[in-house]
Amino acid sequence: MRVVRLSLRNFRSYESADVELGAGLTVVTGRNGAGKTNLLDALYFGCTGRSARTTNDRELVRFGQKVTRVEVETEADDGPHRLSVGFEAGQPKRLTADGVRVERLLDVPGRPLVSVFLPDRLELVKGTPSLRRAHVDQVVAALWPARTTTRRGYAQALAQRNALLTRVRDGAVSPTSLAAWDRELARHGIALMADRAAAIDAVAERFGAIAADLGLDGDPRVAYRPRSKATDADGLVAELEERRTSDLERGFSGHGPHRDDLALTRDGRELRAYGSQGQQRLALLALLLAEREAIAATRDAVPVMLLDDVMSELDRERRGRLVELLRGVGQSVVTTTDLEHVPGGDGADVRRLRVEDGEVRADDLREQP
Ligand SMILES: Nc1ncnc2c1ncn2[C@@H]1O[C@H](COP(=O)(O)OP(=O)(O)OP(=O)(O)O)[C@@H](O)[C@H]1O
Repeated sequence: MRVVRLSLRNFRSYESADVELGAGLTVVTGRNGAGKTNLLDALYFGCTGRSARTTNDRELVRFGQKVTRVEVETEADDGPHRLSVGFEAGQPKRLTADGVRVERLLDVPGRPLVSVFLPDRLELVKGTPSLRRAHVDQVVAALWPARTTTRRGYAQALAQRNALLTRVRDGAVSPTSLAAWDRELARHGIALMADRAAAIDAVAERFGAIAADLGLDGDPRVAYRPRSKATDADGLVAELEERRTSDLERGFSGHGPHRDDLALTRDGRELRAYGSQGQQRLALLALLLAEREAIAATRDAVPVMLLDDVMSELDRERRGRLVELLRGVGQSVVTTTDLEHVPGGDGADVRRLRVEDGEVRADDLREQP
């Protein structure tokens, strides 16, 4: 499956654009502020129904307009498909797959997977554990779509147990009723921990190799850091029982996989706390590339990689390595202010697009003087 075309109307800085993507690497060039990131975000929006930059969809509508609309055409083994997202302030978002309305694009079978590297995404390395947990769960979903039910089951059991904790604390029900929910939470919790561990297991070795390849020294590693030490449901039940008094005082469950984290380290130290901005960027890039490789090895799907302005911060050698990695498999779209920053960017197998004056044009080097 590959993304063939992106069409947009009144999306951010664009009145309209109709863009054909390359089968492999697509390079988008343009000056600062030209609209390169907006183009990547439009592609992300068209594939997922969400922006990669904002949770406020109103920001996506071109100034002075009411409605934005993005369409993505894909080509799969069974033929062409079309996804569309329409948004108008105050209205429910209108999502369609092959012309049929859907609730969520994320649930559409065979929809393109996308992985995006934007400067804001450094928060994944630097920010709170909740961002990393959500990310690991997305990787689980991308690797094994059927396992999304595990996380949902855990979230429901957690909400039920928390509700019960406050009722027990208030004396409305007997503490003995908690035992059943401890078991339920533990059952889902152990399954969720197993999924997360398996996902990171599939990514970890690749991460080390790619990070080193991109020049991140100091034995870079990624590791799953579960809060619980339990190896089975009985063990997790025992841990929950130990903490029951403090849980009752607080009125919520303080222990379990909803407190897990993911550790990105160099020489055993967390990049979150000790890494330079450059090291954090390389680690994030390596993580996304490692996940992409793991997904490609597990499923018949390679996420489309969207990389915003990643080249300017790499030296020539690392740029070369990154381009090699990107050219290896699947589709990727890279933005840059300068085509010179993409080694091999002038190659015949690279699709070049230029953003200028609010428009996107195919950048055919042969036509240039
Ligand atoms: N809703 C909107 N309507 C119209 N223009 C918008 C909207 N949102 C953002 N813009 C404009 O989009 C431009 C920024 O585009 P974008 O971030 O894609 O640039 P870029 O090419 O990635 O730049 P850089 O190289 O500096 O990262 C700004 O000029 C901004 O005013």
